[in-house]
Amino acid sequence: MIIGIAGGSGSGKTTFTNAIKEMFKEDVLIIRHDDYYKDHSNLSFEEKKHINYDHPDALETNLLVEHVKQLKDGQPIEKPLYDFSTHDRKGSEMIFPKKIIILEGILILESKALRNLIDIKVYVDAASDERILRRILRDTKKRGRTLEDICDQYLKTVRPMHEKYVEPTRKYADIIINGGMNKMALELIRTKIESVLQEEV
Ligand SMILES: Nc1ncnc2c1ncn2[C@@H]1O[C@H](COP(=O)(O)OP(=O)(O)O)[C@@H](O)[C@H]1O
Ligand SMILES: O=c1ccn([C@@H]2O[C@H](COP(=O)(O)O)[C@@H](O)[C@H]2O)c(=O)[nH]1
Repeated sequence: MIIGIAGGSGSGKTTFTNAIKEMFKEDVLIIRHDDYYKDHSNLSFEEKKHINYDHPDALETNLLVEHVKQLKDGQPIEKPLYDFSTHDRKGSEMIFPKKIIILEGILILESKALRNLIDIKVYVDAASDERILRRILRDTKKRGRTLEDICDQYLKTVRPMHEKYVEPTRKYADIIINGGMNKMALELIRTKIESVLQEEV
């Protein structure tokens, strides 16, 4: 079963995904769309800072679609790895299929080809002021960004692309949840995953 978890930057997608992983541990495979950002290692850091990372073209979604198909067919994939602090691809890792696969990312419901492979589509909703405040705290601590860069990027690309490409995908969601620390939503997903895992036994 493939679960897609979308929502704006800072909405709580990773928090929600990690909570599912914590429950099911090795039974669940997480694939983050972020790992499929295109490589820009030929550019300087200053040039890379100005790329629009919130446009669908910034991601190699075709490769993700192929990888999801392979995993569904029971085949392993060579998944790219991405380093946010340098905006670069950092090698790859071998990933083996699992019965429950979670795809997570701001634009995970944007591509029709990808949507067609997803069984449960979740959109994590959160107010834009909460999202930017969380992003500031996270990106200064974990992604090596300055406050000035975060504000500049938010106004130039993150907010307009959210309005144009991310927010409209909520219409495709089966479930829209209020934030990533949503215990009731977690319970619903837990029940569904448990039933799928039991089918196998
Ligand atoms: N409901 C919440 N209340 C407080 N902090 C939260 C909440 N949800 C997420 N966070 C924090 O906000 C930051 C962004 O959340 P994250 O799950 O990484 O969002 P996303 O993956 O959607 O960008 C993280 O540091 C996380 O710990
Ligand atoms: O090199 C990069 C790649 C992406 N970003 C930003 O990341 C977010 C998506 O990640 P979330 O965990 O959902 O916040 C996206 O809004 C991009 O702007 C980046 O800054 N640099």
